[in-house]
Amino acid sequence: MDASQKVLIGVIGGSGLYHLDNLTVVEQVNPETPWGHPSSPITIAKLPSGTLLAFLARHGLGHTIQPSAVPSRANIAALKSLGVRAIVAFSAVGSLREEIAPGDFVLPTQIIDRTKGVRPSSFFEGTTIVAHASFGDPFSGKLVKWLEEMVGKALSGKGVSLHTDKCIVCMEGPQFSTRAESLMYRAWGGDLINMSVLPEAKLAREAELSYALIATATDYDSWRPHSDVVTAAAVFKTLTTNADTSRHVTATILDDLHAAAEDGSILTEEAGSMKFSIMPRTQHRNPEDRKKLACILPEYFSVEN
Ligand SMILES: CSC[C@H]1O[C@H](OP(=O)(O)O)[C@H](O)[C@@H]1O
Ligand SMILES: Nc1ncnc2[nH]cnc12
Repeated sequence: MDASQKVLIGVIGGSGLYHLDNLTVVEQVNPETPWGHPSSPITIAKLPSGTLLAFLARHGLGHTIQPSAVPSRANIAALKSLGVRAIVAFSAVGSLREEIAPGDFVLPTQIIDRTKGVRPSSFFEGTTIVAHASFGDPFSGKLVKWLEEMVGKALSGKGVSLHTDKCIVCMEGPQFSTRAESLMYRAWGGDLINMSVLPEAKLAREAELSYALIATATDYDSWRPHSDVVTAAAVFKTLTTNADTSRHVTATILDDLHAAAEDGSILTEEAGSMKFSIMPRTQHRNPEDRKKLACILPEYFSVEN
């Protein structure tokens, strides 16, 4: 790989999306981070224009990793170690709203956490350094706005609707929700449900990376009184079409996204956001912990700082 070329954009593929189209593979890397190896080797590839990107399959290339066991810390740390600054993550989701039909694409702006505390969800966990990242707006506002326009354009004429400004519930799984839970999430204001956006989005924030989710609806979950509850078979029916549409979207937007990341127009919010999140008394304590955290936040934890 030409060292002058930067890999600024990372794409995380979810269920059904294990590769992208129209790419020339440059190399596959499997970096060991202080949090282990990523879910799968990361493909560094070139778009036809020569723009580089990094692609990672969240559940592994053979979909062997359960949602609760996805090594999200290693995934985010590995992408950051490659120079990635903005992540576009794809996810197959259930719809909690009639107007969001299977096959539709959605850009959520809020998350309700219904994971059960079994997923390591902070890079600071297990260290002596205490930090509290802001997460009130869990996705990168500028990146989401940018995607709203560009994904909207990419989908026009494709017969696929794009919904924006929605709230996604992240549940533990692997079983789907009960009808009662599904109704409760609607009453809470949830519009979508998946098992994967957390802790991924939290970790991207701690690593000061821009992060947005392109949610692809596969089913109506289990809230509709006169319909069958969601089954894996129902999800699989829509996964392939959604993955094809996702590949069309990435092929259409990634060059422009790289350019927007390079000129800084979508990256201004997260860079520097952890500076005042680290409790000052803990920051200088333990050299081993500092070394570990330097892998995601070199600005604050490298030896010179
Ligand atoms: C295959 S249905 C449940 C599974 O699908 C979603 O995965 P991903 O977000 O990686 O596309 C959902 O979050 C569950 O993990
Ligand atoms: N109904 C659902 N619940 C949780 N995760 C999902 N992924 C796709 N459909 C889902």
